Amino acid sequence: MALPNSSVYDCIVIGAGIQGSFTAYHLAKNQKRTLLLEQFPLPHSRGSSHGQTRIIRRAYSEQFYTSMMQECYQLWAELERESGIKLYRKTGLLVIAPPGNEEFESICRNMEQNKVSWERFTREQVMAKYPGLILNPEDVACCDDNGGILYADKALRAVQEQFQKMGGVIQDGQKVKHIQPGQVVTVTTTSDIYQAKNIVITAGPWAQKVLSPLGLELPLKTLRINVCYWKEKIPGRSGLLQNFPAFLGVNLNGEEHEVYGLPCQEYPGLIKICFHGGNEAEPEERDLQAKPPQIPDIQILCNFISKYLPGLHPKPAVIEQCMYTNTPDSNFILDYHPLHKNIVIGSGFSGHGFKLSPLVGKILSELSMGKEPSYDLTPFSISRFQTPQASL
Ligand SMILES: Cc1cc2nc3c(=O)[nH]c(=O)nc-3n(C[C@H](O)[C@H](O)[C@H](O)COP(=O)(O)OP(=O)(O)OC[C@H]3O[C@@H](n4cnc5c(N)ncnc54)[C@H](O)[C@@H]3O)c2cc1C
Ligand SMILES: O=C(O)[C@@H]1CCCC=N1
Repeated sequence: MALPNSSVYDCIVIGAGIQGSFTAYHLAKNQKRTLLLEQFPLPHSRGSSHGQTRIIRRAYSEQFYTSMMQECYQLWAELERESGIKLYRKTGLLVIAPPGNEEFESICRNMEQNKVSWERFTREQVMAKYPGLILNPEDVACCDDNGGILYADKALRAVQEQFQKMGGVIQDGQKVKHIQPGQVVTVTTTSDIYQAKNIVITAGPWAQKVLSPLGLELPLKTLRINVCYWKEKIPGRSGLLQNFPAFLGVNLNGEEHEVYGLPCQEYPGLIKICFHGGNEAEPEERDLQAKPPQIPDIQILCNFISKYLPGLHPKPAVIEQCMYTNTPDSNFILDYHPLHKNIVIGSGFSGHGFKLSPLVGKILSELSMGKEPSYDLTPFSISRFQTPQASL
C-alpha cells in the first residue's frame, strides 16, 4: 500500500457513473483539483449508466423537474459543442395514458406553465403519425416536441474526456474501501490512499455500502431492471421502425406502473421497450436471479406489446440488465452528509436521472465548493426521510 499522496485534492468524487462524471467535470471547470475514483475498469456495464440510449424530456408531473430540464438541454448542448459529438436526437416524447389520469394532466399542465413546446393528440392523430401503435379507444396522448434520446455511452465517455482535458484525474479499477472524515478527508482504495478537502459520493447502487460506515442509513432500494428489446413479427411490416418516437405509457392496461420505449438504436431492427421498475437485488447479485420475481415485469410488458404494438413479437428478443437506486418518493438525494459538511451525497436517481445529470453534477459541485446551489434543493434533502443517524 502506497503512502498518502502528499498533494491534497480539492475534491475526490467516488463513482464514475454519469452523476459522478458530471460532478467532476463541473469541479474541473471551476479550477478545482479533482480526482474521480471508480471501482471497475472503465467503461463498464455493472451500474446504472451503461447502454446506448436514455430518454430526455421536459414532460414531468413535478414542476421542479420540468423547470430544471430547461437548463439541462443547454448543458447537454454545451457538452456536444465541447466534445464535437452528437449526444441528443430529437424524436418527440409521446405520453399515453387512460382518460382522467392525474399524472398525465399534471404533465400537460406543467408543460403549459413552463412554456414547453407541446401538443395534445387525439387517438386518431397518434395512430396516423406512428403506424403500428394501436391505442385503446379512450386513451389520451400528448407530445413533448423536444423530447428524444440521449446517446448514453457516448455521453459518459465525452464528459469523462472533457474532465481529463481540463486536468482532472481518473483512477479506475480502484474500489474505495474506507473513508476517514475530517477537515482533510482520507480515502483508501484497494490500491492507494488519497486525501481531499471535500468528497462527493455518487456510488449509484453501492451508495448505501459506502454510506453505512459513515453513520448514514438512507431508505434506498436497489432494483434489477430487465432492459428488453423487441422484434417485428414480419421484418419491415409493422411501420414501427421508420418513425418511432420515444414514449411513456402511464398506467396503461390497468397497470400501476409505467412502460416506456425508445426508437430502434442499439440493435438494428429491434425496439427497446421497458418496464419502469424491477425486483429488488443486491448490485453484486444482479445477474444471479436467485429469488422468484415479485413483480412480473416481463409478463406485463408482453401484455402491453400484444395490445399496443401487435406488429411486434410479444416475447423479448434480447434482455439485458441494469440497476435503479430508488428512494421512497422517486426524487433524488442531493445534500450534505448530516454530520460532515465536506461530504456531499448524490444518490437515489430512481431510474430517471440520466437526462438531469449535467445539472445534478453542477449542483453537487456547488455544494462541494460551498456555493449557494442554483436550485431549491428541498425536494432532494435527506431530512425529508426519518433517517436514523449514528454519531461517529
Ligand atoms: C434500464 C435503465 C433505463 C433508464 N432510462 C432512463 C431514461 O430513459 N432517462 C433518464 O433520464 N434516466 C434513465 N435511467 C436512469 C439513469 O440511467 C440513472 O439515474 C443514472 O445512470 C444513475 O447514475 P449514477 O452515476 O448515480 O450511477 P452509476 O452509473 O451506477 O454510477 C455509480 C458508480 O459508482 C461506482 N462505485 C460504487 N461504489 C464504489 C466504490 N466503493 N469505489 C469506487 N467506485 C464505486 C460504481 O462502480 C459505478 O460506476 C435509466 C436507468 C436504467 C438502469
Ligand atoms: O427517465 C425517463 O424518461 C425514463 C422513462 C420513464 C421511466 C424511466 N425512465
